[in-house]
Amino acid sequence: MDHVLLSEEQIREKIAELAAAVAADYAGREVLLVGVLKGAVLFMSDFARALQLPTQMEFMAVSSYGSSTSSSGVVRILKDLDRDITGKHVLVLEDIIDSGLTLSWLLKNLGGRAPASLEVCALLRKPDAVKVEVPVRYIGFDIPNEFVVGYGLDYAERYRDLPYIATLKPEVYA
Ligand SMILES: O=P(O)(O)OC[C@H]1O[C@H](OP(=O)(O)OP(=O)(O)O)[C@H](O)[C@@H]1O
Ligand SMILES: Nc1nc2[nH]cnc2c(=O)[nH]1
Repeated sequence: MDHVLLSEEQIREKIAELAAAVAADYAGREVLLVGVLKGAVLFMSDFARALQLPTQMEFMAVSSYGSSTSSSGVVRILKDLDRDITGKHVLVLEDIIDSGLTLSWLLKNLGGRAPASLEVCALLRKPDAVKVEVPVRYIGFDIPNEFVVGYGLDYAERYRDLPYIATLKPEVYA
C-alpha cells in the first residue's frame, strides 16, 4: 500500500450525495441497480442502503482480457443478469472507469435489451486513462492515473475488503 487516497468518511459522504441526486432524478420510478462484479459489490451495498427509493438489484460479472492491472477491451460475460430488463430503469453501478472499455462494451450490451432508461453511476473515474468516452451521469471522484485498491477494488484478488481506497506502490504490480 502506498497512501490512502479516499478515506472511509469521504466515500460515505460521496455516496450520500450520489444517492440524493439519483433519488431526486428518479422520483416516482423504480430503479433496477445493476452492479458489476466483483469490484462494485461494496459500492452497491452502501449505495443501495443510502438510496431512498424502491430499488431492485441485479449483478453481472464480466471479465476483460488483459493483465491484472489493465484491460484490453475484449469482454466476456462470466455471469449474466438473472432476468429481462425490458422496460426497466437501469442504473449501472461501477466501481471504476479506467480506460472505459469495460463500461463501453457493457452499455452497448445492456442497451440492446430495450431498458426504459440506462444510466451509469461510477464511484471513481481516471480522466487521464480514458480511451473511450462513455456517457456517465453520476461520478463520485475523478482520481489520478494510478492503480488503486480497496473498497471492492483488488490487486490479484487482495485488498477488496479495505474500507478505504488507497494507491498501490508501482513496484508491487509493475
Ligand atoms: O475502464 P476499464 O479499463 O475497462 O476498467 C474498469 C474495470 O476494471 C475493473 O474490473 P476487473 O476486470 O478488474 O474485475 P473485478 O471487478 O472483478 O475486479 C473495474 O471493476 C471495472 O469493471
Ligand atoms: N484494482 C483496480 N482495478 C482496476 N481496474 C481498472 N483500473 C483499476 C484500478 O486502478 N485498480
